[in-house]
Amino acid sequence: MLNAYRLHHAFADQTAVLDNVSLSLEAGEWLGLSGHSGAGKSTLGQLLAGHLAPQAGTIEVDGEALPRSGLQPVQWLPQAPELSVNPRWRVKRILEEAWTPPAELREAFGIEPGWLNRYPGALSGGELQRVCVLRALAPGVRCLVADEISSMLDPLTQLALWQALREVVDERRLGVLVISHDAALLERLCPRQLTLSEGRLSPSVRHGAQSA
Ligand SMILES: Nc1ncnc2c1ncn2[C@@H]1O[C@H](COP(=O)(O)OP(=O)(O)OP(=O)(O)O)[C@@H](O)[C@H]1O
Repeated sequence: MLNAYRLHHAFADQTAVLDNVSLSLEAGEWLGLSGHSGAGKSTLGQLLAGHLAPQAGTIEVDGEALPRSGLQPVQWLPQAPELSVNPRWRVKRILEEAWTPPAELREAFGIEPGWLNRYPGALSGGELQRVCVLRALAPGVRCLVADEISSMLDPLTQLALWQALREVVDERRLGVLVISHDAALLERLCPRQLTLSEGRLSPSVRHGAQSA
């Protein structure tokens, strides 16, 4: 479904962060991505979601290039949700930017009605993260890049977020690229895992499980 082919990306005056990187993500697949800090995981996530343009290579979803405008079929969910919202919009407008999530999903993601009239600065990081994750699930979205989305949550809230997300993802057969430094989390969520190192992707070496 999502196919990235021979991506290359280097920031000015630096060696390539991504060097000839190819990746595919199937409908309904949970794919893990790890790699040391600065390896280029977020850069790859932003390329896949159309936030950055690759200097070489192609990205297609269901055989089509990413659209230049309108709803992006690949949604990048960054670790810091406050960077992806307009601080002058109230939470209701942020949540309903691309669609109106039904009440049962708001409940499943633990979004309280009392938050809707607030500005994002009046929510905790974890609360705003849940708003941003649900916002990204608009009809027409095919893949998510979940970039360290649960690292600021307590363990119970983290579990509830992944459970709520899994229900929607499995029902709609979305593809999810989970970027994390948390090996246990990746092991729990992702049957297949990749590691990014020195600009290259390779299957992760996993302990107690067969690498995919
Ligand atoms: N806009 C930019 N301009 C210049 N260099 C950048 C820019 N964005 C990222 N980099 C550099 O590119 C490299 C990869 O960054 P990236 O954020 O993709 O790494 P990461 O693997 O996601 O790291 P982490 O695990 O710490 O989040 C880093 O060395 C970073 O400093």
